[in-house]
Amino acid sequence: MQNQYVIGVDYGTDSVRALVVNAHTGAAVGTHVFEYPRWKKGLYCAPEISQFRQHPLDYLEGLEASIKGALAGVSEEVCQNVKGISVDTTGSTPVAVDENGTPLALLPEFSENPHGMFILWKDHTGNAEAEEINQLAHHWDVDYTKYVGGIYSSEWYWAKIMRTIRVDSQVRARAFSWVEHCDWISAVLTGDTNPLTLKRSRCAAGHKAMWNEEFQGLPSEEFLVELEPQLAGLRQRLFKDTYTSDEAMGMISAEWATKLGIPADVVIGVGAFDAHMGAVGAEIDPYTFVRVMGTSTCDMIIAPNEEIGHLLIRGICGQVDGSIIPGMLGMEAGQSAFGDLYAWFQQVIVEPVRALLGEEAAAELRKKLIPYLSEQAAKLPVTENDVVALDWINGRRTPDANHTLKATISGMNLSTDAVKIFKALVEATAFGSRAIVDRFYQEGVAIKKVIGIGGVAKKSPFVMQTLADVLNMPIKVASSDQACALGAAMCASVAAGIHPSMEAAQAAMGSGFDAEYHPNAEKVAVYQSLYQKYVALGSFAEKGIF
Ligand SMILES: Nc1ncnc2c1ncn2[C@@H]1O[C@H](COP(=O)(O)OP(=O)(O)O)[C@@H](O)[C@H]1O
Ligand SMILES: O=C(CO)[C@@H](O)[C@@H](O)COP(=O)(O)O
Repeated sequence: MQNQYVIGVDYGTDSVRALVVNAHTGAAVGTHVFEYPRWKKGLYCAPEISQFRQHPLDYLEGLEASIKGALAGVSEEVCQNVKGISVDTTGSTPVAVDENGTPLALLPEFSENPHGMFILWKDHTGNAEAEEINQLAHHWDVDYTKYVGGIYSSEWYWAKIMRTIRVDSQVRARAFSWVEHCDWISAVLTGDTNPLTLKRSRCAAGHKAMWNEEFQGLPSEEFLVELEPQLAGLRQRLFKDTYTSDEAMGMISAEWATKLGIPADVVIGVGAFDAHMGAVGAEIDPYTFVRVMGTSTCDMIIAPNEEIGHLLIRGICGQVDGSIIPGMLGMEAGQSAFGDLYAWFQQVIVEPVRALLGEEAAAELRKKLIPYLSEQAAKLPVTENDVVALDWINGRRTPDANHTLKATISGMNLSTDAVKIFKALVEATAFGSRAIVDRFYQEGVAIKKVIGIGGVAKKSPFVMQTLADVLNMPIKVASSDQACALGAAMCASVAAGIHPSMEAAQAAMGSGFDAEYHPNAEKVAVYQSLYQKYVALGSFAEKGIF
């Protein structure tokens, strides 16, 4: 049975990719990437207030185009032997839906209303609501934040729901339920989006919606109503049970099977977040720290429940039984901006060029700028007097979520140029990573090895070397360019019954590693002291000086 195939669909921040994989060897036989057209134009977003919305049509068009594109170059035999599809998405990226599970922005009256669209993970319009959740949870009988690091974040489900129903009474009146992106797309493929019965992801629910078996599900109705009276009644239209990604959500609908040209008995797996499926794709095993390094970072660790389950790890993005590998405690941390900090600096430089010299010059500069700055920055010595920056350009996700914090660049003089600033920004992202690693250690979670995946891990030896030097740890990079999609394909193979467990799927389908960065002893020592400056600068900034 060597001719069974599975498809992993990975929805990132800017684009969705589909990967067709041989379920026995892990060989990728087809792939296609689709960029969200409305998002690319900046529609429905307002970065100045941290509002980032995505239209469901971007996702639906992307679902069809990415899978069809990935199947376009493969034989009919491959198409006829597709057995399963699993989907990962960013998160927490929820949307208000009607009784049928249709996102409100797909209804004519809400088609241009950002509040009826998906609220992207990096939308921080719910900062005040997150703070209210924290205040109440910390004084309630049971602290519902205890399994999400003790601090609820504005990137998550409840803060986004509260904010939306407060600012838009029409959406509030029409919203029957709220569904995460990974749950909705998986349900769409089955043709049954009923919000009362669709299988909700354990990963999304546990890390972002304060779902836990100990609470018999979501936070209680009393808690939610105390938080916001307009939440009354919503809880019973959400969910009680959750499912891990080795399980099937259902069978593909006849409509989607025909549209994609694949068999009618393809199994659709339960969805999860990109980073979590990415960790599966990167062959995560206990105490390996998998970093998904792109626009943001998501840092994933698993450990046996019996070894770590008794700890309550402070300041991370949650500890959830089975969120990555069933039977293991999945832990998540991360940085809200990683590559986004470099992208911001690129934009600072490119935008005046575009305004003064036109699109063509700007496009050329955009292509060459980060590689050039990286090459030059790698040649600079590292000294204790270097510029030091904070990486909190989109707030701080971990340790201790606080999305009101801002970035800073300090210690400049007249010799400070773009290369030196870029070097400081890269170091700031590495220092932010070090703070996360330190927190895991402080909380009693060991890290035995580090694996990088994602765009930055693949594209930037400079960033990866800096990270190895700052962490003083070797870092391996997974071979697959699409580890998240590969992880989704592994999940699909288990949901479809081809492999008995995630571990078996990883062993059969893993892509291995193609680069390893080792710490440079000389730089390690200087970075120890620059890191102390980063910590001092951070505590200064946290006092609200900036
Ligand atoms: N050569 C490079 N060096 C460092 N960062 C880069 C480079 N090229 C792109 N990036 C960063 O990669 C990020 C995108 O990462 P990617 O993994 O492709 O996307 P996503 O996070 O949306 O899945 C951007 O923030 C960009 O700044
Ligand atoms: O926060 C999570 C998962 O919990 C991610 O979906 C989010 O950081 C998006 O990641 P990328 O866009 O892939 O960098």
